[in-house]
Amino acid sequence: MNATQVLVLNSGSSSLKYQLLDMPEGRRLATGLVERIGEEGPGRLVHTPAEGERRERELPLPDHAAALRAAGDELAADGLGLDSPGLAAVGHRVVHGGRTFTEPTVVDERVLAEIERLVPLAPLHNPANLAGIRTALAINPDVPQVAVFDTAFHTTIPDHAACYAIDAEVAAEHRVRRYGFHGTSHAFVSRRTAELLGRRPEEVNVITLHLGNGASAAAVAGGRCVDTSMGLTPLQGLVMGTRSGDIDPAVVFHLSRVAGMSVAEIDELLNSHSGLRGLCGDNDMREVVRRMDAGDERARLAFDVYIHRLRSYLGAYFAVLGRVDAVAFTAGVGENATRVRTAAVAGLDALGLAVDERLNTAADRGPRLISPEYARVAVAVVPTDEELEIATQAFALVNA
Ligand SMILES: Nc1ncnc2c1ncn2[C@@H]1O[C@H](COP(=O)(O)OP(=O)(O)O)[C@@H](O)[C@H]1O
Ligand SMILES: CC(=O)OP(=O)(O)O
Ligand SMILES: [Mg+2]
Repeated sequence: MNATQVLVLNSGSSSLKYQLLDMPEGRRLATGLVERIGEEGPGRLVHTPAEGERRERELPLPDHAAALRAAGDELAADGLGLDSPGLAAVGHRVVHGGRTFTEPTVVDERVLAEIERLVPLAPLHNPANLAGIRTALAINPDVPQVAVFDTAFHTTIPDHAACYAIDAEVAAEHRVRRYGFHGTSHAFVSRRTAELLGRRPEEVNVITLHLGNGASAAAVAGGRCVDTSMGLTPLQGLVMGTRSGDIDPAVVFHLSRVAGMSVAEIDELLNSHSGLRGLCGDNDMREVVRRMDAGDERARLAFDVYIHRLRSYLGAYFAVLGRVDAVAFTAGVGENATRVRTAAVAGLDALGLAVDERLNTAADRGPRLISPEYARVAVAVVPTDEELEIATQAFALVNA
């Protein structure tokens, strides 16, 4: 039988999302989420097969290897194990590929070493991605492991947008520059947005707003990324669930000198206790909006700071692109938070932006326009699907 299945692994700092897809149709055979990896107390696994009951259990999860083995067991129970002859490839989301990896890549020793070398640039993400690859290889060394890099789509960003204005030698020696992340999503969504407009990707300029727990914006000109809001690490740019996004770098010196905080403590502050959570205590946009509507001032401020930053990037990318055909909202917040979309473009008629509230609040799920007929710039909601995109790229590579 022809191997047509691709298992996609998306390892986060404390979670593992996985999907088994049958290609090239992209039909989902099973999806799962393993949470609370390496944290105190038991971890949790939820496995949903395409046919049959969803299964949920608690289990010890000391590390990512344990999480992947547990996921493998669930798949095996459905006859879909990592050693199944139907498996054509395992596709891995790898967050940091530096400037080395511009395309999906079959993993070998050299690739593993390079991902390892990039660990200092993505300390939360790359070790988890490596653990996923190594464990999958240990379970089945014969199936190709394909790494799909968050940074790959951003390697087209020109130097004038990617270079920080710091000492050039220091920057070069330590590889300090803007890399950008969520590239698989920005690529997928910008292409789908062109489709929605009935045009080819080469013909359109799109601003994609990936607003999930992590959040980033990208300026995409004719299918090529020319700027993005994340930088050396996924900390820069927009206000996120728990990350600060842009701050004056002197905040770090100030906290070190005046508050006596260590680098590790400031790192933790900016990555985990900032953003919406830092401003109001909640990192979930649903909760922020609910509290704001109930008159909570801290939640109101958190929402307003989030929106102000988003609008600043939106305006900046109009200047970067010169001509904008569409703005696309995606990921958990972008796809669901109607209030965020309304506030993001409110009063921007001069830029050709407007939202039709009837379309904005309609219960549709698929890619759709939410701007009124007359608007010069299309505003769209385009659900992202990083797993499908990774499976598509991995399947194409192993069949090439
Ligand atoms: N109906 C909703 N309204 C507002 N925000 C939502 C809604 N549903 C999900 N979200 C937001 O989406 C976020 C998760 O987005 P997601 O893209 O899944 O993030 P990640 O991949 O980074 O985990 C949640 O933190 C939540 O704030
Ligand atoms: C790179 C990044 O921020 O990823 P996530 O949004 O999954 O945390
Ligand atoms: Mg995500």
